[in-house]
Amino acid sequence: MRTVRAPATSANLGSGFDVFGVALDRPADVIRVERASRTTIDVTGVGSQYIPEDPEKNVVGAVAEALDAPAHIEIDKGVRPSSGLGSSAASAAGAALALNALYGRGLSRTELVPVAAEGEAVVSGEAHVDNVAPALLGGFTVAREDEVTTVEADIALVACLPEIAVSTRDARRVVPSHADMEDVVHTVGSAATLTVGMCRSDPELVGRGMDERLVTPARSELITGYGGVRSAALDAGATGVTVSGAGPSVLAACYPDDRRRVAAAMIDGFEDAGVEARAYQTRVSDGATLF
Ligand SMILES: Nc1ncnc2c1ncn2[C@@H]1O[C@H](COP(=O)(O)OP(=O)(O)O)[C@@H](O)[C@H]1O
Ligand SMILES: N[C@@H](CCOP(=O)(O)O)C(=O)O
Repeated sequence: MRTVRAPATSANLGSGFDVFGVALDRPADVIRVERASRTTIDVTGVGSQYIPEDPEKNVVGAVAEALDAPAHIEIDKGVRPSSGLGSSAASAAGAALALNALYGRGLSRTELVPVAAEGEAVVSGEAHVDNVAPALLGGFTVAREDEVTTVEADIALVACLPEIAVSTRDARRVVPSHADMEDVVHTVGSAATLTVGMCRSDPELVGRGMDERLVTPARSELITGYGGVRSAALDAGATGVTVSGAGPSVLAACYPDDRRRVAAAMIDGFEDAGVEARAYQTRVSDGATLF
């Protein structure tokens, strides 16, 4: 038997749509795998009632198939599905690392990124790697078509998860297919600023670099209360606020000493819009841990 703790992740960070991602130190899924003649899956934990146990429909089934590693797979969900916190990616990355060890496949974490992305294709229709890369490699990751670059960074974050669900598949439908050059230039500037901020572990630059006008405006309309939550977080000291992944979680960057205040302000902001929410006081962190 092998066990992996696989962290939540936040993709996009505003200016890096489908490119940027960070591993978070909480919440996380715990994946246990045991050799078997065919793959079976048990799911418990947060939101498990919404997650299929059929290997054809659960992301870990596709990962077991890709590694030719049939197993009994127990998933204890800490990352709520449809949260914008890489829930499906946590399971896919955790299963890839655990099954690789169980069957002695010898793949590196970098080589496991496309394997875990096979799982992502089951739920979103596309094998995007911007969540599985940080879940496996940790830190801040920059994913391009054929390479992933990682940077260790120490940035305090708050991820505020409201009691509403937005599926990644639905949120991809509202992404505009065209953009004005002025907005593209603005986004490139933000993405570069954010990257420098991560390299320097500078919360001011990371926060400013989250600003983006291409995808976030359309996506934020799917999140009841987004505008109020964003303003409340900024008033409480956040250096930048954006939609986490495809939403509905909202991500704020801040100084460590402001994290509690920012978290409380974001919960209150959602409450003002009649939405219950919980906030994770977190930070950019390591990738999955194999026990
Ligand atoms: N192991 C898994 N963990 C979480 N969700 C899963 C898993 N396997 C399949 N799913 C499905 O994936 C969808 C959630 O994925 P996604 O929308 O990408 O959420 P998130 O935004 O949190 O990553 C749900 O429909 C869920 O049923
Ligand atoms: N780049 C993807 C990221 C989806 O992240 P998730 O945590 O919401 O699954 C997108 O923005 O669609």
